Amino acid sequence: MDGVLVQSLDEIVTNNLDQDQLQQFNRIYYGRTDHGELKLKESTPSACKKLNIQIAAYSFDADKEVRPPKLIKIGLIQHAIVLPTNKPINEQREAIFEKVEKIIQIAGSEGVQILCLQETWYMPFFLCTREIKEWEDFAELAHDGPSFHFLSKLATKYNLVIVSPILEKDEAGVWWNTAVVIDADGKYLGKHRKNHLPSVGSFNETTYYSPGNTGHPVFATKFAKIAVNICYGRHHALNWLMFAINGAEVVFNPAATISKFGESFWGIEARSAAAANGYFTCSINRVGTEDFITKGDKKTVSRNYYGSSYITAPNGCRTPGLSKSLDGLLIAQVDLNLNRQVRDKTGYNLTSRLEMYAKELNDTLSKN
Ligand SMILES: NC(=O)NCCC(=O)O
Repeated sequence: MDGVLVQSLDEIVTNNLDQDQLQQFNRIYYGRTDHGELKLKESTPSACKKLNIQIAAYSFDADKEVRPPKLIKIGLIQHAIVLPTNKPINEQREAIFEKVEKIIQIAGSEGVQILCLQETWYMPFFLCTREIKEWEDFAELAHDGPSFHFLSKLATKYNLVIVSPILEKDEAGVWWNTAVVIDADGKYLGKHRKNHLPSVGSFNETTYYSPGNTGHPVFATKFAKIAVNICYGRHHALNWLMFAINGAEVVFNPAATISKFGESFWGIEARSAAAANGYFTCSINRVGTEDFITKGDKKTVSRNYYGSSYITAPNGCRTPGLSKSLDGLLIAQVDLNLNRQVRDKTGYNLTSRLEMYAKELNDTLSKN
């Protein structure tokens, strides 16, 4: 296992501080003064317990203003794979579908309106094996693959926008790491292909696909304008910036990341992106251990993911993270008016001096 701590920092803090200390901790560390826990339906905790899923729900309020509140409910799902990675691909995918459907059902019954799943959510993150052939049945068309059809039905049933990060295989047979956006009527709204690909340590994604060619799209869904910054893209400040420039109100960061790669800054990057860009960010990481035996040299490759999914508001306030090891559903009711209120207060937009950076970037690039 990569992580030494099995409990999350939040669990440790909550279990060891008294009420007063915890309040101070939340105020100073998370900036949590004006929002709290969101009430769930009476049946939800027991439904989650039955499925061994952690559930947590919070609200981020904005100041009262002339405009009515723009309340939306966001949901994030983190989950482990279900079957061993040497089982037939169809069976692996179906087992994950079955589990995730039950969690989506709970999200739907809680009135979640925009839901995001983790990076390549319906498969083990096999990219560490460097093998391709063995796994190709996990690759699918963005608007006509098994995961699209599965989620489209659920989107319609629950009036739910779903962000579905997949392994895409386009019509020409080329692979991409893609997030598909399905609107609340179940229709395909568009896709974003991962811009920045890791080629470091055991993350060898350039073996499989090219950097994305879709730029920084923002999707006007039924409930909000959203964008997706896929995993490794969170290390790139300009990636976050472009989604803000293009008008995103909420940016999702579906990930598959391990402790060795920077658990210490998992809680910082998306949080500071929210504060710097004046939008909500939503970070989702998978959980559990995934073991692979490579077909060629029969090497064992093992990965452990630390979960810790969380949501940050544009003023930098964030929720506690979900567990490091359990499947979980994190819900936040957010008032999108907070984006504009924070931007008005900070003046970051007015003082951004983008033209200065555009010129300096152009000058630098033209010299290389
Ligand atoms: N999936 C992915 O991009 N992982 C790279 C490691 C990281 O950036 O956390």
